[in-house]
Amino acid sequence: MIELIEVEKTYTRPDGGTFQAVARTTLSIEDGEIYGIIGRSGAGKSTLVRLINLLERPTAGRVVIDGEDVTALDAAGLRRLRQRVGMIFQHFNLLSSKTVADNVAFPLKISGTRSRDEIRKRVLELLDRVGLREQADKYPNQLSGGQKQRVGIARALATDPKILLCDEATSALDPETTQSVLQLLAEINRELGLTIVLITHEMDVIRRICDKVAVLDRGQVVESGNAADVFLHPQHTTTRRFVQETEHVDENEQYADFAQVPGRIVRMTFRGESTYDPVLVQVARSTGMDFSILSGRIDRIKDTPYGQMILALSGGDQDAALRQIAEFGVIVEELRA
Ligand SMILES: Nc1ncnc2c1ncn2[C@@H]1O[C@H](COP(=O)(O)OP(=O)(O)OP(=O)(O)O)[C@@H](O)[C@H]1O
Repeated sequence: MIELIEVEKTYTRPDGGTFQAVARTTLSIEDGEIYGIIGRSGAGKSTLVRLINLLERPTAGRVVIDGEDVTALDAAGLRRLRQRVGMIFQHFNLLSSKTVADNVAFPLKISGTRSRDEIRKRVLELLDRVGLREQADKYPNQLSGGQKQRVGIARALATDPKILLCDEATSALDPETTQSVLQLLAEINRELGLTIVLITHEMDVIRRICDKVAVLDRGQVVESGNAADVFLHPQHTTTRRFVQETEHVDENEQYADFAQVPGRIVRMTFRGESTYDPVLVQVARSTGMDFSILSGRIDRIKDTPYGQMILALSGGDQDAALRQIAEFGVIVEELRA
């Protein structure tokens, strides 16, 4: 659905200096996916996502949307593109002098293809979808942050886009409201088959709803792939830091604590339905191995349950135990032999 082919973006500053915000990047996003791009402030996330709808023109490379090269579109072509690619923003960008219904109607009015009655009907449908029909005649400043973002979502969906871009869409919201907006995005993705690209600086947002993720660091994609793979087995230091933050773990502190524990230390990652199987206890019983749990977590990455724990092993036939555990599809990593 979206292909960025060797895109680059270099800004020219007023003093004539240049700054490369996005280094040569190739990304492919499939139809119907929720694709997250995570990075720190200044990593180039906004620039990268704005290259998709050509709010920023790439300095090099090509952007292909649904099979069409859109890189060199003229103004009319860009208007058509933006009807196929909706966008929502961190600070909602609503028109404060217009009602909720008029904000949602705005893209329909400028596209000029529907009658007043058709627009009214469509607006009410959209407000129903985001749970705001009762608020149709209110003004944005009478709404909460979460409601404002729902208006933003309804407005972005007005022209029936195939793609929804979300630029830090939950960053201005409290955790509970974030949750409900993410649920709404997941529902829209499921029910309308919309492809969603979201950028965030929070791994938790990725963990809740993304199928795939790309980690951006100083304009470069340093790691990308299936969200569960990247989250459970982060390779790059930047990714590892994001994961540790969301799990509230400091790897250095944790390793310092392990120094006080005797024996072999391993990390086990259970994924999918095996998460709920009593694998560990069964194997420990049959091999005479003892273990103590130093840390552990059972949770979900989107729809995949997982468990990850760090264990200290003692006694019994540990090699046989670890072999048997691995045969159940559990990934075993030795942290200290
Ligand atoms: N129009 C511009 N001219 C010059 N430099 C720019 C321009 N827009 C962005 N930059 C610079 O490009 C870099 C990447 O910016 P971008 O907004 O894409 O990052 P980001 O990851 O979205 O960060 P944030 O979350 O803080 O917005 C930053 O260093 C920024 O200062």
